[in-house]
Amino acid sequence: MTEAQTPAADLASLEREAETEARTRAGYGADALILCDRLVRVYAADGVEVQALQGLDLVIRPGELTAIVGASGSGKSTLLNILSGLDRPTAGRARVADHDLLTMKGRERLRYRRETVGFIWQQTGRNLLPYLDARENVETPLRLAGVSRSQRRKRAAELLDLLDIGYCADRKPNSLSGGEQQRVAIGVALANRPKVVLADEPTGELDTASADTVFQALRTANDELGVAVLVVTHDENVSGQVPRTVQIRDGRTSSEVLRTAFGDRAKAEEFALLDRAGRIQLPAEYIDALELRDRVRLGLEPEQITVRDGRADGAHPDHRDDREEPTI
Ligand SMILES: Nc1ncnc2c1ncn2[C@@H]1O[C@H](COP(=O)(O)OP(=O)(O)OP(=O)(O)O)[C@@H](O)[C@H]1O
Repeated sequence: MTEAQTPAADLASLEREAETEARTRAGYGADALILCDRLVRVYAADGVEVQALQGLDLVIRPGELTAIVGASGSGKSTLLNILSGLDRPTAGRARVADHDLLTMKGRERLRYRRETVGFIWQQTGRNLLPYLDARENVETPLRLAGVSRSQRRKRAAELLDLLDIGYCADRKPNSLSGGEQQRVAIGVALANRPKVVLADEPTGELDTASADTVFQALRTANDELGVAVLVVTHDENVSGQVPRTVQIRDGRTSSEVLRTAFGDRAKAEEFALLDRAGRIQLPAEYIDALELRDRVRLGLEPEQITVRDGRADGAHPDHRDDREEPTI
């Protein structure tokens, strides 16, 4: 049927659906500090397109401490680069505090990067100016923001003490250990009182003991200053110590683990993420276990939805009755 032939009643119902959709989208993540809504980032290099983010949804609330994990190439750094204001999304929505990361330009982008977010790279050498000592490094973003000399000194001293590296104040990066450099980098990131600190594998180059001090420093920043922390990590020790770990798979958030207790009495539960279009990603091991392919049968039961092999009459050649069906 052409558009001209569409009955008025159908048009009215389409309009109603569009209105509902618009309302839902407007309400989505209303209380979020970070909101990614169907975020897409496509890189085009040498005529080849790479879809690094493929409609990623993510909501982070003020003061949350969250780890982002995922296989190499799943899109973690792409997400962090967008949230830090270094890169721009191709489509979708990305908002941090009151900044729209798609439309943000020039001056606003600069102010955003100075005042709203702090960033820590994996490579220790990338975070600090080598010719300045630790205190001067922490003072640098304050100087750029026009803070007076006495206030800069005070803030830098407070932050170095908070992060347990007051003793490093007069030392240049080349006389600091990797862990100390990363803690100074956290001080630099916190200097202008950002709303969120983003860290891309901050412990990736460190031994376990140093990695632990760096993670503790991030946790202190989160606890004492209330700043939200989003940390990309491959380090299970780090992801096991945060209340929320979000897994990215193929450019989308696919599952998350929520932890309510740590240490000996650790309590964690893993959830698959249901996006607003109703999509979920089944874990690869579930798909492999039942050799699911192409089509599946869904069944709605009083308290669960079942997913079954969808081939032919449902009787997979290797089907064994004792195999468990994944339930979503
Ligand atoms: N500048 C770029 N140009 C082209 N492709 C890119 C660019 N940056 C990233 N990609 C591609 O986008 C995808 C996601 O990359 P990204 O670096 O975000 O993954 P990641 O999860 O951080 O990986 P890793 O854990 O290895 O750091 C990959 O396929 C990568 O090759």
